[in-house]
Amino acid sequence: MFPVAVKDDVIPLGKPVEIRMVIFWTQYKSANARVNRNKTIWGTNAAEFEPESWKPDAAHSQANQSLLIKIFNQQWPFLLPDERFRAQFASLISSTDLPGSRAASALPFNPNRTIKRSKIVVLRECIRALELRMPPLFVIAKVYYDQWMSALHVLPGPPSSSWVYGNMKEMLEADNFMLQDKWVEEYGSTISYKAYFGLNRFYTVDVKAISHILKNDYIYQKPEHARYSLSRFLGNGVLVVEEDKHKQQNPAFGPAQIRELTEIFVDKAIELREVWKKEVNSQGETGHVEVLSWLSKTTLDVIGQAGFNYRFNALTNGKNELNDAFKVLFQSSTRIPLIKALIPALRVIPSEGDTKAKVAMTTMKRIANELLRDSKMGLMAEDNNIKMDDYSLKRRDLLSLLVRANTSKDLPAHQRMSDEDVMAQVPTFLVAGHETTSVATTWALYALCVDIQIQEKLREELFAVDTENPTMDVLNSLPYLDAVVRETLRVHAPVGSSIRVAVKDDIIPLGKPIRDRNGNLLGAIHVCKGQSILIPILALNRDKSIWGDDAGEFKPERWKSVPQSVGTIPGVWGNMMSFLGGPRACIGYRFSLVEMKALLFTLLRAFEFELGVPKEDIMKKSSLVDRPLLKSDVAAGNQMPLILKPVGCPH
Ligand code: HEM
Repeated sequence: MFPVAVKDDVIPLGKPVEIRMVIFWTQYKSANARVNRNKTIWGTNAAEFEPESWKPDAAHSQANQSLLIKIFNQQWPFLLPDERFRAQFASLISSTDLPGSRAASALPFNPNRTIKRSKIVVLRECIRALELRMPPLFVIAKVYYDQWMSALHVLPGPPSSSWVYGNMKEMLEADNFMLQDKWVEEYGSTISYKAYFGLNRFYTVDVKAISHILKNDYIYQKPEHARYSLSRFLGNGVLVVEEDKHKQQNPAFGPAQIRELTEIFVDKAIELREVWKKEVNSQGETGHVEVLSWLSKTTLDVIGQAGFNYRFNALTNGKNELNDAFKVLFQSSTRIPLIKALIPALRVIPSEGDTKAKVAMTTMKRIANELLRDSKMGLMAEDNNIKMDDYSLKRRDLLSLLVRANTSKDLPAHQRMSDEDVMAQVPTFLVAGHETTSVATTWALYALCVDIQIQEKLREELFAVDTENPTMDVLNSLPYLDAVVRETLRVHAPVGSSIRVAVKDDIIPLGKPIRDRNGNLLGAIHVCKGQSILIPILALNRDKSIWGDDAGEFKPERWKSVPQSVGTIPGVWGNMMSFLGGPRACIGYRFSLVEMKALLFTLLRAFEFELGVPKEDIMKKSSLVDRPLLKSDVAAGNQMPLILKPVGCPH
């Protein structure tokens, strides 16, 4: 057996020729033998074992040396007097890693690069010189050099429409991720497009590649600028921490815990039903209701109570200290200028609203502290069978589960979270578990309005249940409700995409090999440290090659028998990407599935729903979560106007 390096590495050996022999021998025998023996890359003797061919090409070195001297004398004369640079320069000239060696051409697996090798070496040395003389310029130059050298540079993809925005502007303006779908149709399953300032971004709907990225969460992490924006108010919550800290925090909310919370979901759904009944009654036989904002209030109340035993009372009076603080912090974090998020050095400059945010943060911390204290006291009272007025209920909220798990005697001290980290889960649950579920339920109602037959079929199933307070098991036993929820989360996934950045060089394997711009067949993509990657959620959920030609349509019936190919999608739930997959998948998916079912169960049994505006007027806009907007009134903000008509449930 011969070892294969799965990451770039440096093998420290004494004699250079031995190194080359080792490298060649391992590559020669490796699983990638087809690439390693490709005659276009390695020459006609590719299949022969010839360590000698790894020697530097003297003619090339000579040409390179004179080119370097010329460039530095003419364009960079100020660099040569530097003692350290002279040493580097001398070592470069005598280096064995010069054009002509097999190693230089082999790394990017791109034969056409070899033509430009002299220029590349010169460029690389210019950058190295910058590192010595002008460190900030070096950082920028290095980023662009890495981009230019990266395999992504030659991947197919759309042309950039602006140097500053790349393809980002058109992506943000496009409706519902349609642009990415179009790119995949035009350029193939694995492409590269331009993000801000001409930087490449990797995009693939290749399930093998996505699975590799999601599994390797220590290599593919959330971008620093996104974590910075979120951590301003989430602190060290599970959403923003990485590596071992994340492992330490990751709580598992299993079916047993969610079963206990179902009562809260149903109670809140009934409360919303009553609010809507009043609103409709005040208008006549039918009533116009903007359902998105009401569902958002409902899910806020739910996450408050089920998440950390806190009453927001958003459905009844709307004013609440924690909610106000949270809104200020959320706004201040989403309004951080991009340039400040991208360049850490600029973060010391105060931003508009910083003072307000500081006050809000103090409020948030105080309330989180009180909630944690209450939770600890409640658990203590429960353990000692003490009945106290405030703590007479069994603690079943997510925060208390976390506190209980964290204080368990079986947990070694070094694995325990600090109080501060536990408190950070309060805003984390708010961010992650509030709007996601309300938006998903809104899209479910929309889909049921677009196809009235589906709505009627679902209502028929729900009418057959003889209680208005179903348990989790009753809700989960309703097959058509389950199919409608699945189909909603597939077609209208609230989070349409996510982003990761490689923190190390890596090789991403492809299930479907692709041809790069130079016509080479690639079975894997070499990504460099710092490379950002867009994770497609919606695109994989409605990929025609996986789901069939009707992938874009809302058809709950498809869940009776889905194609076998959907089993390849690396999602944590339902063979779809809506809750992502791998170690960084959503921890609240069971929570939101039952919450959505409780809401649809209660609301469909009470009302018939109809769109309040023509279907064509409704569009989707992404800002973390994909919310509905009216094309005719974008300025009015997110909304979903529906017409509600009360119906009588037989039970
Ligand atoms: C329909 C509802 C929901 C959807 C579609 C959804 C979707 C997602 C997605 C796509 C991610 C991964 C984000 C990324 O890495 O970029 C995520 C993470 C997360 N979700 Fe959810 N979520 C939902 C509901 C909830 C609920 C109700 C909770 C809490 C009670 C929750 C808690 C979390 C947390 C804590 C994370 C971070 C996990 C980590 O980074 O390890 N989510 N969710």
